[in-house]
Amino acid sequence: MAAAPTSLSLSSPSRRSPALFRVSHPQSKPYFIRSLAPPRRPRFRAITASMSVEAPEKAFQASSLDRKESGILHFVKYHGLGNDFIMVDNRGSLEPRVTPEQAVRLCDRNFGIGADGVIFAMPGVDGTDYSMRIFNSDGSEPEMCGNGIRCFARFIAELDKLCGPQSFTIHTGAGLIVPTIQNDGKVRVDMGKPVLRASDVPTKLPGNKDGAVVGVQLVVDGTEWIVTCVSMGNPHCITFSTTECKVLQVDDLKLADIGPKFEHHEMFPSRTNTEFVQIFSRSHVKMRVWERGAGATLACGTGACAVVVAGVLEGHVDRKCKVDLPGGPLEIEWEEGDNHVYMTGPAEVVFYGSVLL
Ligand SMILES: N[C@@H](CCC[C@H](N)C(=O)O)C(=O)O
Repeated sequence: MAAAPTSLSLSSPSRRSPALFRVSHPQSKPYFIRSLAPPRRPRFRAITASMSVEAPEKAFQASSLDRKESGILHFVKYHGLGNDFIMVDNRGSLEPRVTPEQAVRLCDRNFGIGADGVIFAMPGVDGTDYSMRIFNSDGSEPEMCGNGIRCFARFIAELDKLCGPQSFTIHTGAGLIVPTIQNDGKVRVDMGKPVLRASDVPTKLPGNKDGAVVGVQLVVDGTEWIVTCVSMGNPHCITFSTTECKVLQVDDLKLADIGPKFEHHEMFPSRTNTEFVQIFSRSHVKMRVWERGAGATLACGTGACAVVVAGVLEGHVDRKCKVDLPGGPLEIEWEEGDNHVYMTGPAEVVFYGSVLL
């Protein structure tokens, strides 16, 4: 069903307290959103959800908010090609403000805000500008998130009121990651070096090429898949073909059936993300992803990077390649000189909000 147009009715917020608005959605309880932006710069142009925004009701007094303030989480929902995240300003502490159990509830698409994960913007460590942590929608904590780090860069720029091109050093579970906001608003990310040694991915599949698992057979659900395993900080299993089918037709896959069987396969001791890839040319592929801890998502940044690395190792694609995902394309480049993978793509605000934890 097409989204109903967002209607805005905003009163002038006072200078002392941030703007607070009641959000009604036909299928959920009302909740309140507030602008994190300066009062004179409303950010609601970016609201795309099917909901209406009304001026605060008289019945809702600031004092009632204050009493509950300790249990309120302010957030900004972002997405990168439809891979969506609840972004939390956690710059005051290295302890996440949300528990994994709360993250599961917040990510629920029926009973919560709805997202693929919750991302925390934290103080930097070891000389970095910031640290990023993330909980998947099942409450597990991955090492890295490619779409998430593009959202992270835009979120930080918003919090710090930075305009124009910006670069940040971010400490993640996958080490140092450097996103750069470009003039066009897209974010180019230095995703670092891919990890290929089987035991480091990790996978129990035996390495067949300098310790890496490249184009080996893996039986899943009775089919012999040809897989390559790559870690971009988090584990990925990439498949372009089966022994029966040389070029996958990814639209035909029953992702919800086959995805979990890869994710929980005994060959992946830390579970795995899985990318199913259809090759169009040496510089253009299309993928669908089943994410560890989040299921089928519209995009996966680390996955797209892993796909290009795997495609180069298997000899299917060049080092610079466009990857189409259900939510849109990402530009990926695996540079020969520094062995780093670079990812370029968008990151957008969806809405601002507050919830009771
Ligand atoms: N969507 C992300 C990856 C998020 C983490 C993943 N689910 C995992 O558990 O490794 C991306 O854009 O990279």
